[in-house]
Amino acid sequence: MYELCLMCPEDRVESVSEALDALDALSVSVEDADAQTDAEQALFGEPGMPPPKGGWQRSRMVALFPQRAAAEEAQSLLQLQDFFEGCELLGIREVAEQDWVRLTQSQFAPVDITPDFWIVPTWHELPEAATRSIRLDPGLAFGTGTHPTTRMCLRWIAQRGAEGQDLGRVLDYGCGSGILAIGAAKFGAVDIDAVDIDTAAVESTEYNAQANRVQLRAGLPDAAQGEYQTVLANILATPLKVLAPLLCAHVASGGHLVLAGILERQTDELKAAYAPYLQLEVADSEDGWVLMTARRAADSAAEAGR
Ligand SMILES: C[S@@+](CC[C@H](N)C(=O)[O-])C[C@H]1O[C@@H](n2cnc3c(N)ncnc32)[C@H](O)[C@@H]1O
Repeated sequence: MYELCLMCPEDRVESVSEALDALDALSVSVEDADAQTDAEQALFGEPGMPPPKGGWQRSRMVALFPQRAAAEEAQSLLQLQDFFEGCELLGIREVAEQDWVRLTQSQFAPVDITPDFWIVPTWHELPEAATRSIRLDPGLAFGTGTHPTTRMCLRWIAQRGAEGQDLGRVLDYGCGSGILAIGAAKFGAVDIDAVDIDTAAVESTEYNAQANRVQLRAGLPDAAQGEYQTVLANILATPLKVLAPLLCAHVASGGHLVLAGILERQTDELKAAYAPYLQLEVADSEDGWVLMTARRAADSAAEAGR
């Protein structure tokens, strides 16, 4: 395999990327050329919305080709194009043959959520300390347990479990890999709905639930019906604000709402969006992300009937 490396200004990334695709590149990756420096730019895209920008101010692009001749041809053809003005060729280099499966696997180690609750890829032995675990491999859907937002939700679930609190009926809204729904099942929940707008996530949740031998219903968002004692939603701030009335309507009397995918600087806007329905508070934080939770006041009539 051979890598053709380029540097492109932001407004050229899309055209160059499309051209590389048309020139039969096996893959094209785009990274911030200023990553790990003071000039690094964070680009956060919200699901269902166009990305905030097509690329970084200075984007480093790498296209993979099966043969050197193909990489050289792409290099020559690109230089002749009008849209290549302002771009720079960094060269072609051979990529050493590797055991890619092993390399990918080596990047996913077991993750501890609490000292005894772990997320463990299937190719790893269970750590001795893991008295409770989720077996999960990286796949198409988000949620391997390495992201702070997922970890905080799982910690919240584990803490309720450790306190002997019943999670009751659970809704995992934006389930991705199903990791939160499966986590809830591992802490005793038996009536669980896991929904997502992405059908690949729904399939992934079903697969992972089976692999972990837990029962849940996975489906598209319409499958969420009625009230739940625990509503978990790890999405992102903008969709969470849009979803405020819908998510709050699903929270039962005395039930909990747990939201993640929110940056520290977004807490006030989230509080304001949810204020007509529930009072959100910051319950946890990690790496600039916060977990926000709210509890619906218990309706005494509903409680007595339970
Ligand atoms: C950050 S991932 C979270 C996955 C997993 N729950 C976790 O905690 O790791 C967000 C998921 O929400 C889904 N999503 C985004 N917008 C949504 C919406 N409006 N309704 C339902 N799901 C949505 C995405 O498809 C994605 O799978």
